[in-house]
Amino acid sequence: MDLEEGIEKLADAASGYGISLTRDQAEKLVGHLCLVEEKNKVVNLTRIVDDRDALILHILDSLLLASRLDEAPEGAFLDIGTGAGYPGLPLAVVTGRRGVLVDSVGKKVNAVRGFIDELGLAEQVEARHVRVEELAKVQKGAYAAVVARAVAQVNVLVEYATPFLCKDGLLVIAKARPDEDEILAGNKAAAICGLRPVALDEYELPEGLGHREVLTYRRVGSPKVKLPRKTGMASHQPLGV
Ligand SMILES: C[S@@+](CC[C@H](N)C(=O)[O-])C[C@H]1O[C@@H](n2cnc3c(N)ncnc32)[C@H](O)[C@@H]1O
Repeated sequence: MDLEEGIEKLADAASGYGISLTRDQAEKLVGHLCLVEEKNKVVNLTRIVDDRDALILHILDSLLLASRLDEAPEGAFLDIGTGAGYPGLPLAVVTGRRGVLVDSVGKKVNAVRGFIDELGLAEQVEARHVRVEELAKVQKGAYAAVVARAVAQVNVLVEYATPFLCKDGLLVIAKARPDEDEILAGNKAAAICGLRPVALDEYELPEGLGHREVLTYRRVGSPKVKLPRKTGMASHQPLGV
């Protein structure tokens, strides 16, 4: 992708969603995507290979979580299942928050570490190779927010995120079009975990690239079950169903 062309197109698309980017931010965001596209030739990171689609489906899509992340208390955020760095890396760039990006696949984490170094973000962003259920045992209440995109059903993400969240911390999830049952199960899991749903924002991506829903939950109390449960329990015996 041509960097200058990408920066112009991204700034244009983002402004349609009330998101204004500085030159430095846009350069980092498009620079990240260029690195992802290059690395994708040797390590399978993404199926989206068209430049224009990737600007929207990776960068803009990630930025749709930024305004809710801004509402979290002061402090770092955690990106669960970051893949090639989405949405965590763009969110760190635009919010200025410290971000910890985790994934259970080592080659993806190694790639993301390379991107962080190349973009000069090593003091602000960290990538860790770990299953989220394992990390939860040692980082209780350590984050002001947890974000995730395309990782699991809402109820599973609610359970994954809860141990990490400080009081009033936010879970912000991007979903394509969750059905009523998924939302219902997510809200039931939230009630069990001490989280309260606070917002559901709906967006249409440009050029018919899809519908997005951003779900936000706030940690308001204590879980009624001991968390984290054993690794694998959240997805095999999910709460709220
Ligand atoms: C479909 S990909 C989405 C990647 C990225 N969030 C995005 O939107 O482009 C889901 C990612 O979550 C990771 N993942 C799934 N379960 C996980 C877990 N329990 N702990 C850490 N990472 C996990 C997978 O390895 C994979 O990279």
